[in-house]
Amino acid sequence: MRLSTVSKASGSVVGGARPVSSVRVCRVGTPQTQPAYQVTPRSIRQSGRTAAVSETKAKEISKAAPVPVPDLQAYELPLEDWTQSALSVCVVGASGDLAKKKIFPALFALFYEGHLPKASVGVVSVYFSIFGYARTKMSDEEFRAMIGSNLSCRVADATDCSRKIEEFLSRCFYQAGQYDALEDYAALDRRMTAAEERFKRGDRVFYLSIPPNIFTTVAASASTAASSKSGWTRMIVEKPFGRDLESSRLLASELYKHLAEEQIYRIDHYLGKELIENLTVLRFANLVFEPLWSRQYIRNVQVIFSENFGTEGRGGYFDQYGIVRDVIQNHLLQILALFAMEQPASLGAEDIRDEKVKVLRSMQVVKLEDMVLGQYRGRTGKGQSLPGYLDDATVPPNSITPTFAACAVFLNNARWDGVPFLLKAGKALESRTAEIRVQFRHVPGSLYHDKLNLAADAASNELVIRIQPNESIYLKINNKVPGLGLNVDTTRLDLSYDSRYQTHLPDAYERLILDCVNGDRRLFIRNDELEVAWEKFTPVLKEIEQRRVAPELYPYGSRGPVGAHYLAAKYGVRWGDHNPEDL
Ligand SMILES: NC(=O)C1=CN([C@@H]2O[C@H](COP(=O)(O)OP(=O)(O)OC[C@H]3O[C@@H](n4cnc5c(N)ncnc54)[C@H](OP(=O)(O)O)[C@@H]3O)[C@@H](O)[C@H]2O)C=CC1
Ligand SMILES: O=C1O[C@H](COP(=O)(O)O)[C@@H](O)[C@H](O)[C@H]1O
Repeated sequence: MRLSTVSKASGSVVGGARPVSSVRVCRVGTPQTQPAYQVTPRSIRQSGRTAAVSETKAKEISKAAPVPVPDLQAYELPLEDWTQSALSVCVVGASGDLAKKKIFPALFALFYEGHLPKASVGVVSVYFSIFGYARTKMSDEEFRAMIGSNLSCRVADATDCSRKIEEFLSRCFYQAGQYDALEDYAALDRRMTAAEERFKRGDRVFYLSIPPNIFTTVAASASTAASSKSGWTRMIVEKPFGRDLESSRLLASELYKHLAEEQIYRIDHYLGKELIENLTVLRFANLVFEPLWSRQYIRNVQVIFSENFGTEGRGGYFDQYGIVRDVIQNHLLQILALFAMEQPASLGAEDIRDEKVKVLRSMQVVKLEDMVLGQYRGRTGKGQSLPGYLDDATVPPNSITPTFAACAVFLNNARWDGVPFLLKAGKALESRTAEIRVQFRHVPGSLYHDKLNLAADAASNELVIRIQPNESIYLKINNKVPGLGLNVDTTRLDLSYDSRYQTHLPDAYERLILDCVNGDRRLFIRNDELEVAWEKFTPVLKEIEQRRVAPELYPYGSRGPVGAHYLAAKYGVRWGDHNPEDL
């Protein structure tokens, strides 16, 4: 068995590859019993900084109940001792859309696949617990009914499936509470402590699935009143991480009052997608790709996100952010960073994130003249009526928030100098897709130019990494058409996941929650990555707002504004996703 070293301050795995499921890395605080219950602000216990939640409030709940106070010194725990540790996952904002749609189903899938800790210690047979926390009043039973309606099993064994669902739901509990009320978190803490009581330690994950305006309130209150006293406490924070450089810095400094960086897991769920996980494998484990991965052979790179539906009820949130903040500055930029980075020294989280930061730092600040903005309008026809963005009741009338954006960005480094990276994202377009397209240079002095009967661009190789749907990787090549004579056409070397792997692909949230439990921070955003990402986009976002740049309207279900074609043409590029063969 391999044991990784663990940072004392944080519980994060240091310098090792991602722990595989059979290798658990644990930290243990040896509990020392203390007579009076004492709520010490998290900041004082962990980092010596001042807590925002007052000492008076902390004292109020100090009276609640006696609990052990930990010695936070960490040490490694052998695999067999995992039976001595309980895991509690608390989803704050449990009544919300993301929690119901993604987080609880992901937790169930992890349980179903045997990734949540499970063993017998005396009479206790299951030692993970899931807690929901939100203001909505619900009993445990109502909560179970709410999440149960969204659960399904991958393996079509109906009996096993309903048994597993029941087993999972029996470990789910709900605590109603206000987001700023320490006494409500103290009540949650008591329930968590009760679930952990037969174990030497209890580790806790808080998943903050809440609107951004209450992130810091929740981080403060939860860490003050409901941090683990005997194990680690980690918080998964959902985007948006601010709306520009200043607000992102403010958010970080507020979080640091209560949490160490190592406890903060900033989630970008695109990093948990299978094909994104595979990007570094494709590049660094195959000799055929890495030597071509530069300006010498690559003409341009396109990172494309499109959805065939509009804001549909999320307009209230969306209108304050727009597509650049919602998708481009995070999901697409993260993909770009992984795509373009140099080979990291190891697969360790810090080495990978160091390389991503270097790429982002080498990126030129995005310019307004290299950006196209659009907003979808309603469309009627073919017996249906599709609403425009402004028809969404949650969107302010006359909003000019872009629902589509495309931009060209450049990296000032030796590998990528002069290569346009085109990023494009839009809602209410003709299809739902996310992909990376790598267009290679033309074959010099092509012998077969006449036989192909195609323009040089159309005949050049293109590598497509389709993130979703129908996950696949294909390389467009020129090939002799079988038979007599010499005809050449363009075809594909095709790795379609559906036909190659008869396995269900895990949802991104599953992978990321499991990584957080395992203390693997590789797929989470480090604060300096976030800062530099905002540095590159904040000036243009401010300019758009100050100048009130009007978006170009495009019909719901179309390919987006025509301006995107002109932007690509400015750099001699054609969007690869507009080729009918590729749809
Ligand atoms: N939904 C999605 O597909 C995605 C969401 N995200 C991010 O995840 C987080 C959660 O998203 P989502 O579930 O859609 O959010 P919701 O708007 O559904 O909010 C989650 C819960 O927070 C509480 N809440 C809502 N508004 C307020 C408010 N103004 N003040 C206090 N509490 C409030 C509600 O619970 P109660 O009233 O019971 O307290 C609600 O059920 C957000 O940060 C979002 O940006 C990220 C990617 C995708
Ligand atoms: O983060 C977000 O992502 C979703 C798209 O996620 P996907 O995994 O379904 O592709 C997007 O709809 C949403 O606007 C955005 O906030």
